[in-house]
Amino acid sequence: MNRDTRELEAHIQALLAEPAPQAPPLAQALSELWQQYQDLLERMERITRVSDAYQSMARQRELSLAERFDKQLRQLEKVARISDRYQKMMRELNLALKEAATHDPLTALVNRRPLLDRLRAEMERSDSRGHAFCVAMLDIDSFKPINDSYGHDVGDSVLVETSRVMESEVREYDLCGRWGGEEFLIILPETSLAEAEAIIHRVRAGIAALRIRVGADALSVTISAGLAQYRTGERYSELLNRADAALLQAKRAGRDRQQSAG
Ligand SMILES: Nc1nc2c(ncn2[C@@H]2O[C@H](COP(=O)(O)OP(=O)(O)OP(=O)(O)O)[C@@H](O)[C@H]2O)c(=O)[nH]1
Repeated sequence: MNRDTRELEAHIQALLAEPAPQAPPLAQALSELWQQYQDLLERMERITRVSDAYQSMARQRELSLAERFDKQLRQLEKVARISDRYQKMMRELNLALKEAATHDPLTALVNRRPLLDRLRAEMERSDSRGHAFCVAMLDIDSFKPINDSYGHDVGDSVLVETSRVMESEVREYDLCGRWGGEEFLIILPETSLAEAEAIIHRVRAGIAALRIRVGADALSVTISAGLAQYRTGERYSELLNRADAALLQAKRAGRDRQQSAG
C-alpha cells in the first residue's frame, strides 16, 4: 500500500496507456493514490492547525506583553505625578519655613536674624570701602497703656500700622525690621548721621500723623529713636548699644523725639 506517490502515479499512467486497461489493477492503484492524498491532506491540516495555534499563542503573548508594558507605564506616570506633587510641597514648605525663620508673623517685617546678617554685611562694606552707615533703634512711646486700655488686639494693630508707615518712609535700600516687642531697628546703608537724622525725622512724623480707629476713638502714637553711625572696627553689639543708649536718652528727655549717639 505504501508505495511512493511518484512510482504510483507512473504506474497509473502506464495502466491508462494500455489499449484495454485492466479495471481491477487500475482501481487498486487509484485507491492507493487516493489514500495517499487523503493522508497528505490530513497531515497538512494538522500542520495548519498547529501553525494556527502557534500564531494565536504568539499574538496572545504580544498582547499580554503590550498590556503589561502599558500598565507599568501608567504606574510610572502615577509615581512621577506623586513625586512632582511631593517636591512642590517640599519647596512650598521650605519657603514657609524660611519665611517663618526670618520674618515677624505679626508685622511681616524681617526679624533679628536678617537684621544682624545685614548689619555685619554693611560693617564689612564700610570697613573695605569707607562708606558711612547708620542704624536707628525706634520704640513706640507709652505702648503698655494702649494694650492696657484698648486690649492686646488693638496693640497689635498699632504695631502693624506703625511698621507699615516705617517701611513706606525709608528708602528702598534701607532695611527695617522688628527688633522685639515694640522696638524696631532701621539699617541705613551709605548714609551719614545728618542724612539718617532727616530720614528718621520723616519716619517719626509719618507715624505721628497716623490715626488708628478704635470704635469711636482715633488713636495716635509717637516714637522715640536713638541713632548711631558705625565707627570703623567696632563690634556690632557696640554699635547697637550706642543706638540703644541714645534711645534711652530720648525716652528720658520726654519721649516723642530722637537722639544721636556721640
Ligand atoms: N499688643 C502687643 N503688645 C506687645 C507685643 N510685644 C510687646 N508688647 C507689649 O509692649 C509693652 C511694652 O511696654 P513697656 O516696655 O513698659 O514700654 P512702654 O509702655 O511703651 O513705655 P516706654 O517705652 O517707656 O514709652 C508691654 O506691655 C508688652 O506686653 C505684641 O506683639 N503685641
